[in-house]
Amino acid sequence: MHTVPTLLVPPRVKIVEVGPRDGLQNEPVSVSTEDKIKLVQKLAQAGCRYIEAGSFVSPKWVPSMANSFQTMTKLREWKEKQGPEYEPLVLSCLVPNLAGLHQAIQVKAGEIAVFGSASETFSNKNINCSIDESLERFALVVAEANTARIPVRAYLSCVIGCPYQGRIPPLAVAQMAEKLLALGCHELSLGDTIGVGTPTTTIALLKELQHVLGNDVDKLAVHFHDTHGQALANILVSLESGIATVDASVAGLGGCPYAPGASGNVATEDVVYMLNGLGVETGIDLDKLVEAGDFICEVLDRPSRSRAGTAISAIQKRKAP
Ligand SMILES: CC(C)(COP(=O)([O-])OP(=O)([O-])OC[C@H]1O[C@@H](n2cnc3c(N)ncnc32)[C@H](O)[C@@H]1OP(=O)([O-])[O-])[C@@H](O)C(=O)NCCC(=O)NCCSC(=O)C[C@@](C)(O)CC(=O)[O-]
Repeated sequence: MHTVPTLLVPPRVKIVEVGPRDGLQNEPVSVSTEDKIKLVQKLAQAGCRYIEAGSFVSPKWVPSMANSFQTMTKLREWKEKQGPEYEPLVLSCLVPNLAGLHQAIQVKAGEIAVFGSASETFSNKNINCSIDESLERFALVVAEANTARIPVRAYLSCVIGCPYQGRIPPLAVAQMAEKLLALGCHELSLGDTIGVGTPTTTIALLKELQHVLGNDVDKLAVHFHDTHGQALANILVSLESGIATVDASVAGLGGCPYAPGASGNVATEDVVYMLNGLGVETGIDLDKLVEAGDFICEVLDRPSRSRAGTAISAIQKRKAP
């Protein structure tokens, strides 16, 4: 018999809650500004301190994000009225170009995220330009965001597989990651956009990234979709490889409109449940997080995709007077 291994994971993990953006961008039901605001407030009350709350993309491309300007404006006004407990709350939004950045500056976004791809075809389908053109656009966005003192996160999609091109070699991903970080992004989130990764392919990717990025590997975050039920396993091996930032979406909402077959992101409730079990600090109150998940599922009129969320919600309902 093998020796039972001791899991070596970071003592604290930063959770980036992407439900209000990645979660809602692909929903057939359009969610009102008021309900998006309520969702973000509930997530913040549960202790989430990094929340992606909108997307300044073309409303013709992603109609469900068309109310991001109002949502972000009202949320900033709400945040300013809260006490010091909410000062660390970062409300971020997705930005593909300078037109998006200018909206982010107007709403005083706490952070923006540019989003590129390791797959040429996905880049064209998602943002209508080649990888090289996207890097030229992002360079302008990052430079102007730096002048406006807005921190920039970067996403890199299709890091394991692409819905159009199939398997993406780890070296191609690492080279693109290097280019995105060289622009001045403080964090780089690795997107398994269609959820095809397994622990083996995840470890192979992270090894290549460690080799190419050196110390910059500390800037990496992981963003797994749970299409094949591998997201938690992939997160666990990522934590063991030293990753300490994990993206997740409340109730497992999500999917990219330009990635056919992609299902929801890993559910935040499931990630927090696992991290609690590992003794890893997240600052998130799981019971309150489950309430936020129940709220948005009621709005969308569909069940939660979170296993932990569904189980905890049932216990909460049994205990309710
Ligand atoms: C990038 C573009 C705009 C290029 O789209 P385009 O058609 O090439 O852009 P354009 O510059 O020719 O402009 C076309 C129209 O869009 C407008 N426009 C132009 N820019 C903006 C803007 N920022 N905000 C609002 N409007 C904008 C512009 O004003 C114009 O309006 P018109 O004159 O026709 O009325 C388009 O392709 C787009 O919006 N794509 C976004 C698609 C998207 O949001 N996909 C989902 C993101 S999720 C993801 O990528 C994966 C991730 C991050 O979750 C991680 C993972 O899981 O892998």
